[in-house]
Amino acid sequence: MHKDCIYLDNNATTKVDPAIVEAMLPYFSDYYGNPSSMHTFGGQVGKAVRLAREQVAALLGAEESEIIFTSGGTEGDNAAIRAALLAQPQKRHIITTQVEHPAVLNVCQQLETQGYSVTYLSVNRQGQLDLNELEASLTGNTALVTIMYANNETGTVFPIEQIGLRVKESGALFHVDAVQAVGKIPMNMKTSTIDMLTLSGHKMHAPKGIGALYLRRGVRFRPMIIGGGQQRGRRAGTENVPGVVALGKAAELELLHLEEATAREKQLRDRLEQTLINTIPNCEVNGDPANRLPNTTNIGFKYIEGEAILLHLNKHNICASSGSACSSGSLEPSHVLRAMGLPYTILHGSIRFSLCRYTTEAEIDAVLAIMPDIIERLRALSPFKNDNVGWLQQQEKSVLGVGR
Ligand SMILES: Cc1ncc(COP(=O)(O)O)c(C=O)c1O
Repeated sequence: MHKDCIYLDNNATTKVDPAIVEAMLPYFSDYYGNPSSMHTFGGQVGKAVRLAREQVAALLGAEESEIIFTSGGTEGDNAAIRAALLAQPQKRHIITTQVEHPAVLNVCQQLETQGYSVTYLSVNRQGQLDLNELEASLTGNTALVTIMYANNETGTVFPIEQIGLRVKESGALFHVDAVQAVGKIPMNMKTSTIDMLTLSGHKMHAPKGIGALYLRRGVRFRPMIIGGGQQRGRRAGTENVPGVVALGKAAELELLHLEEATAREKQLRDRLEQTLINTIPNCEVNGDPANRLPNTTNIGFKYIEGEAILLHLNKHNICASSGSACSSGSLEPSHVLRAMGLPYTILHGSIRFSLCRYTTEAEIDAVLAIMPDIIERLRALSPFKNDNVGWLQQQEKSVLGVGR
């Protein structure tokens, strides 16, 4: 892909900010000491790690001692879930949702084979949870509730603090995968009900392979990775210093830009979304229009395949993504859209545009200029048109019957 592509796939990963590259570079070559070493050379590096911890803590409204550096979102989710269970061995029940990232869902599925019972809360057509279902599922045996802040595919934001109040009443621990929300929604752990929170650097203009886990002071924790006792024994292994420095700088920049960048992204996103919906027939927005990340839109274009749209966009150097389970190389419709009960015709034709602070008006104009033509051409070739509605309805019944 040419470096000048129009990149609207920022929920998948983001460009590393040049200021972040600059901040981390000296820690490969000039300051390469081990942050745990006694000598001054290592001490300078230790200082940089401490500064990064302060910067990440500031973004979350947390204390420095509550930040554990990890290798990213997947490790944060795994570590939080396992730590919560190890700390309460007598409790054997977990609550999560049907629309979590595989970094949570696959851990929960594995835990089911190890004697835990897991409740997967359902969502409605807009991707929202029913808090009564949550309340009814909480028992004295519930060790952990792990729920994402915002959905990576639709951008739907869950009412995390309302959920947290219910979780606290039950005595369970509350973990939140906030990989998509940090930097887009203001966070303040001092007034929050969250016990543990996962974030990932590469969703906020830091490099891939670095992240952090927030662990509320006083919450019992059993580390997943043990060894040299780094990070107060909570995550062993010499820190990825350039990555840690980058994450700190990224946190500083996110805090600095949060208000103005998210307002701008929302305005661009709304223009993209509204214009597409108003000019292209038979399409609709997937997700909760009222509670959504400011940078994300997921739109279902009926009667065509999302992958075909992406290939056409790709020819014009435009990057977006579809709801298929691409990581597994399959073209199965997304588990998130299926859980929302979307009809077959929308499930397969949904694509996601996700913006960032670098997205420009001109880039949105370029997408708007090309989309109606792409959709019209694909619909002209589509076998799934109005004359096939009976067949489609049958498919919808079978997909929804099996998939929910
Ligand atoms: C909601 C969510 N959780 C977890 C992850 C995993 O993060 P990482 O790629 O840093 O392991 C992602 C990444 O796509 C995500 O969107």
